[in-house]
Amino acid sequence: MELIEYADAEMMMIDLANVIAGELRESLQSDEFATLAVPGGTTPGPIFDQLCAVDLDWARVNVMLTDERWVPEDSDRSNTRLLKQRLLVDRAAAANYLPLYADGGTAEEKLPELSANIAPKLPISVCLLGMGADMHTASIFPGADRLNDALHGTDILYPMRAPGAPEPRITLSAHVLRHAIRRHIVIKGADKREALEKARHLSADEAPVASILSGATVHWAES
Ligand SMILES: O=C(O)[C@H](O)[C@@H](O)[C@H](O)[C@H](O)COP(=O)(O)O
Repeated sequence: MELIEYADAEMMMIDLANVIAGELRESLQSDEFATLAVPGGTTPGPIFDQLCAVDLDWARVNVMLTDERWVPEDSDRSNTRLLKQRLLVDRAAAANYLPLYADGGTAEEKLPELSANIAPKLPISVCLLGMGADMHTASIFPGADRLNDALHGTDILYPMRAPGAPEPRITLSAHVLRHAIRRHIVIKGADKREALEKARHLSADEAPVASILSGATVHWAES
C-alpha cells in the first residue's frame, strides 16, 4: 500500500479528482468503456463536485457505488441520492449509472437483478473507497452477519447487517474490490489515520479494510 499525505483536505479532494479523471481517461484509451466505483458517506462529496465538471467522454463511463444503505432514494441516508446530487450532474450526467438499490423489496430479493446488471461492467477500472474509524470499508463491517462471505466469497454483492450500521446494507465483495484495476482509499482525520495503521497489523476479520489494502493508494489529510 502507498500512503499520500496532503497538507489539507481541500487540496486532497482536488488532487484526487484529477487523479481519478486521468485514470478514467487512460482506461478509455484502451477500452470501450470504463467503470468507476465510489463510496457514499460524508467524505467524498467535494471530490464529486470537482469530478462532475471534468471534460471526459462520460457516455462511456459506468458509475456505481461501492455500497449502499438499503433506504429509499429520498432518504438523506441514501448514497444514491448523494451521487445523483453531486456526481451525476454537469458533464458527468452523461454517465451510465449502475444502481445498488431498487424499490419494492429487500436487499436479498433485489440482489440478483442488481448483480446481473453490474456483472458485464466488471472489472472496476477505478475504485475509490472510504473507511470508517471501526476499520470497515464499503459496507464490510467488523462483526457483520455476512462478513465471512463478503471477505472470502466470490459473488459480486452481499447484503449486510452490522451492529455498527443503522440500516441494512448492500456491498460489493472484497473479491470485486480487489480486482479493481486501480484502487484508492480516501480518509480524513487523526482517528482514521490511527485506525489505518492499526488495520495494517490485523486480520481482515478484525479490520475488513485490511483485505483491500495491498496495491491500494491511501490518500490522507488531517483536516
Ligand atoms: O455508505 C457508507 O457509509 C460508505 O460507503 C462507507 O463505507 C464510508 O465510506 C465509510 O463509512 C466512511 O464514511 P465517512 O466518509 O462518512 O466517514
